[in-house]
Amino acid sequence: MPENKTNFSDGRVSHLSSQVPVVDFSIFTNGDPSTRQAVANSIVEAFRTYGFVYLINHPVSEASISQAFRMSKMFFDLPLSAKTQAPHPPGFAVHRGYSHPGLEKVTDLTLGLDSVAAKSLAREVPDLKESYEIGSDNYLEQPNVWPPPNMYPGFRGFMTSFYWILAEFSKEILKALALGIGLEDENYLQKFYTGEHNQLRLLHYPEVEAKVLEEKKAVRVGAHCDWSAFTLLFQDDCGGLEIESPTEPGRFISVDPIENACLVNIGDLMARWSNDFLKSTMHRVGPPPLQSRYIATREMKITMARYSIPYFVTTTPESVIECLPPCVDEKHPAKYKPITQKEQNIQKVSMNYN
Ligand SMILES: O=C(O)CCC(=O)C(=O)O
Ligand SMILES: [Fe+2]
Repeated sequence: MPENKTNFSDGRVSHLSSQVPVVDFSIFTNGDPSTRQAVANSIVEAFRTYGFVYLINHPVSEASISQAFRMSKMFFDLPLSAKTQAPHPPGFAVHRGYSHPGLEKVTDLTLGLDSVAAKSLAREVPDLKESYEIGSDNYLEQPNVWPPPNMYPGFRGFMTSFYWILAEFSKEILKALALGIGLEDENYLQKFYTGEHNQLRLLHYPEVEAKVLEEKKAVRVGAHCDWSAFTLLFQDDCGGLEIESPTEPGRFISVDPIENACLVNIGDLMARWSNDFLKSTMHRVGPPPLQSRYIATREMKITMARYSIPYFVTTTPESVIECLPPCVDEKHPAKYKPITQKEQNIQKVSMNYN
């Protein structure tokens, strides 16, 4: 963490390197009811303006974050013939296992859900990434696809425990959301949540000639909104994440990585649930802004590899997502019909795969 920071009693930390508000989550975890309410308000305010907040001093230990990045790198360092022994099943019904570069294309759904043009347009510029998706072993409709144990000992055990560490942390964030939205019962949102339906994603953006990203021949991840309730994101120090500006639609602003911090963003499910009180913001991954993240050879400039770990948090599939009472009044009538999480998921996920 940079030295140059100021702490406020509502958890906010002024931070010079990022426009996205930084909130000290330990003040929520350990605070009395009025302090917890103040921190929850700060988090929700950030979600209303930016759709994103950086949480520092959260309960996920530095050791487990480092271990997750180490193990992710070791997985992606395996030869392709090994990684494809844990393949993502064809189609979009099951979203687990290894996807090689170019297989998944994240799509800007604002182009229109059923638009064939949107689907083909989105595929003209490929995503330069490979990914590995993990869920709960108890979610039988989405069976995990683990690498053979002798190929990568310890991977399954660690990733399973990391999944559940993040699932527990997410419960605390649900409490903060409930308080910040104005629900009287801080456990209200948790009634729709077991932790079994989240998704842990390991992402690797390989080194690539800088020109490819700069001339937009390919992107690391194209502009999109997440379909989750919210997403936790851990990133290495490469940089390149950009979010749509809250004041100038269509312009993207860079979000600098903060070591060990957890970036949290609202997804489409929570935006809908909150009647758009909270914002699901478009984001993408482009070229890193810092010149130190490039390697210059005699022939070309290369963008260094990037690793990130998003964790998509969602409710149980049968949860009925109906605009939450504090988010609906005369001035803000409900914009959305009730929908189950499962129905919403099917709509969204069918856009991302061929
Ligand atoms: O790699 C990142 O930092 C962002 C990834 C992302 O937005 C996603 O997987 O939904
Ligand atoms: Fe995303």
